[in-house]
Amino acid sequence: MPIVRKKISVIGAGFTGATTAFMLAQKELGDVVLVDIPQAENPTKGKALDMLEASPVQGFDSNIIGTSNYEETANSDLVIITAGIARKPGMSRDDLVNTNAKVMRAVTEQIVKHSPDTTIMVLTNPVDAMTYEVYRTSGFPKHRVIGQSGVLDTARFRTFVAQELNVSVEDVTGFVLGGHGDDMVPLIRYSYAGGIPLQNLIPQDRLDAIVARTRKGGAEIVNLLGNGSAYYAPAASLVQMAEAFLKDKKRILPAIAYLEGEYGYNDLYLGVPTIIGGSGIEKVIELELTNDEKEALDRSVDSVRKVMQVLQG
Ligand SMILES: NC(=O)C1=CN([C@@H]2O[C@H](COP(=O)(O)OP(=O)(O)OC[C@H]3O[C@@H](n4cnc5c(N)ncnc54)[C@H](O)[C@@H]3O)[C@@H](O)[C@H]2O)C=CC1
Ligand SMILES: O=C([O-])CC(=O)C(=O)O
Repeated sequence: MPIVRKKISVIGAGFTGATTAFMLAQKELGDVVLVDIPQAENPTKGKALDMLEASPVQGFDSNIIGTSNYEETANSDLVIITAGIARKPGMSRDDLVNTNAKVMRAVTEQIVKHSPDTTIMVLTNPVDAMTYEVYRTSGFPKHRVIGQSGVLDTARFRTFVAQELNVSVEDVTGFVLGGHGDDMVPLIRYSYAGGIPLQNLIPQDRLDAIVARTRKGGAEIVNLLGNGSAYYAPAASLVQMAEAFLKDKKRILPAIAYLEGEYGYNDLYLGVPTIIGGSGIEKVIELELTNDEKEALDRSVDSVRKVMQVLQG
């Protein structure tokens, strides 16, 4: 059988979309189609061409094109949605809900029309509610619509822990449950450095400070950038999830998954530990939680449901 390259479409060619496209190509995960609105067609083509012209130097053979025409995305193996608006200092992610829900509906209709068998990963905020919106609009089975939050939130947590201990980030594992907001639930009990529980290595007050900084990790970058939100770490997080799917790696990664009874919640997209492989979300891993942890998760779920009510009401 001839080897066929994977085709990955990235919708939204802004900061996160363009960075994701470049990282996907650098890792040769497939050929990339970068899509934005017709008014941004030339800059989108320009970004794609600029990335392609880096390929001889960087040594990758992925093709990258820019377009506003969804016909170019036909039969994508994976579609990543980063389209919409980002927050500015003083805004919460939830302030984006109405504008971005309209964008989700518009782009999802086009994606489904041209790639009815694809899998969709969603980055656009507020991401738990936006992933639900894409699921509802697409009519796809739940395992083929996945949201990104936990890889990024965990990456921030791992960065801060590694700085605190002055050890390699590679040796630190973390665990963040819940919605992608200030109520997210970093689970210290399931977090380690070199296999050693963090509670044995870091005093509780320092751990509390790391958890607090992780919860506000997005806002910390928003306030520093001044005119947008984070994009390098979010793109890297999407690419890790994309790789797990495209290579059927069956990685255990936190992801926003559709829940039907898991953790006691129904009809909800929420950040939970999952197995991501060639079918998309292949399993939601359920953990025993302490009463305090479950209460924290309930609070996070309340916040996600409030945003969803804005859309449904
Ligand atoms: N879930 C997460 O962990 C993260 C989520 N985000 C979210 O990702 C989204 C994108 O962020 P950035 O790339 O920084 O924003 P950006 O403003 O740089 O790029 C967004 C792009 O979407 C395009 N767009 C708008 N409507 C469109 C449509 N109907 N079809 C195609 N393209 C359309 C815009 O023209 C723009 O180029 C934001 O909502 C942001 O909050 C960002 C970082 C992390
Ligand atoms: O904070 C934002 O608006 C973007 C985002 O979700 C993050 O960086 O975690």
